[in-house]
Amino acid sequence: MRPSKDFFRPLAVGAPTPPTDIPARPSRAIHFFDPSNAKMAAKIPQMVGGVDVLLGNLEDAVKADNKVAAREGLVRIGQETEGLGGPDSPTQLWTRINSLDSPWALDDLTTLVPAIGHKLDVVMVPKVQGAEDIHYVDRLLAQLEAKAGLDRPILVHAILETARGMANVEEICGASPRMQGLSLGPADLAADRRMKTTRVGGGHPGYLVRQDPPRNELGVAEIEAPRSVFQQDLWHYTIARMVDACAMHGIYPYYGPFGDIADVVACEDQFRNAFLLGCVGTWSLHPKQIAIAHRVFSPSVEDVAHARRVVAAMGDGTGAVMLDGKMEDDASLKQCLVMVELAEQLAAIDPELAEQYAAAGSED
Ligand SMILES: CC(C)(COP(=O)(O)OP(=O)(O)OC[C@H]1O[C@@H](n2cnc3c(N)ncnc32)[C@H](O)[C@@H]1OP(=O)(O)O)[C@@H](O)C(=O)NCCC(=O)NCCSC(=O)C[C@H](O)C(=O)O
Ligand SMILES: [Mg+2]
Repeated sequence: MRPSKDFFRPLAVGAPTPPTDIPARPSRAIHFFDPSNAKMAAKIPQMVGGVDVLLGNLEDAVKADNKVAAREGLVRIGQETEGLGGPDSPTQLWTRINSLDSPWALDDLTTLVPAIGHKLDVVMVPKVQGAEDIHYVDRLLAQLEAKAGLDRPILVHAILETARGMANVEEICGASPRMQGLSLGPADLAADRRMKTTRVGGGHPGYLVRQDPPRNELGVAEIEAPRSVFQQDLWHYTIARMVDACAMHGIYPYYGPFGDIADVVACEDQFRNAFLLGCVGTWSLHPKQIAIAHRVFSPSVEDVAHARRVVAAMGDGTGAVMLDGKMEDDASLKQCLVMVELAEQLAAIDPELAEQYAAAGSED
């Protein structure tokens, strides 16, 4: 549907003009921390430059008694941490506010925007049900930005964690030019859908497909015989829907939390599934998940080298060529350009990757 002529106009007099395109800033890991937790807060300054996004979490996982301390802690961190947040920082500053029906959400926004709005890149809104939730936040942000004299609009990110939110995913993505992206909230979504998993993200051994039974000489199925089982991804449908809705609106899809902090192997698998399906990043709940996310959401040196070879071989980008026994054409060139463009964006902020990708190019 064509947006109205007012879609890109500020929603309050004096508010900055909303963006027509959402910039592709690297956000492989959105690292959650509780600003009311002194130990975590103390680690934040040294994490700047080492993670794509630092997110001060005010919602679930922050105790009700600590909500005000978390909000004030985030203001302090935003004001005092050198190099954190803003358009030129290597580490963006995001927050997850409390849900819109909670007693805290309004104060979250009215406190944060005047105090650290110039550093705040993205506001993550939990439990978004439909476009109406985004419209509310959109107008309020515009009013607060105007009052604070901000010259850059704060972007909005929605978490999909209700069945209604999922059913409305396309309208949520298109509800405002501020919409930056979507994340999956697998724990809340599982509860809302009455799914029977108690895990925070990841797979489930009961969600499987079993190999057909062998048949005996009479052609009778031996259902008790040992058979392979293949565990399936509980989140495949949801992530794929999110990816399509985001791609359609030019915004970015993310996986969400992986709660089994100790199982770094399964965490990497879940992140990689999301990367392969089109997500650009994920959440990190513990410092050890940052390196996993950065690794998984950066294309491999081999993939970048291959993509560059296809781009070079395709010349003007039309027709078909053979490379290593495989057909490449206009469509596979587009796939390769996705890889090359992502590598360039990441190389611009990560000198180590820049070196690896440069070496990958020079071997050919
Ligand atoms: C998961 C944790 C509770 C684990 O904490 P802890 O037991 O303290 O871990 P460690 O002892 O291994 O920690 C080692 C040191 O690292 C610091 N630490 C831990 N986590 C972080 C962090 N996220 N950022 C910065 N620093 C961190 C510890 O303080 C230790 O420090 P020191 O003692 O000085 O060495 C904890 O990691 C945690 O609370 N993580 C964040 C959890 C969170 O944000 N949850 C909300 C997002 S998921 C969600 O909401 C569900 C979703 O919405 C859905 O619906 O699906
Ligand atoms: Mg949640």
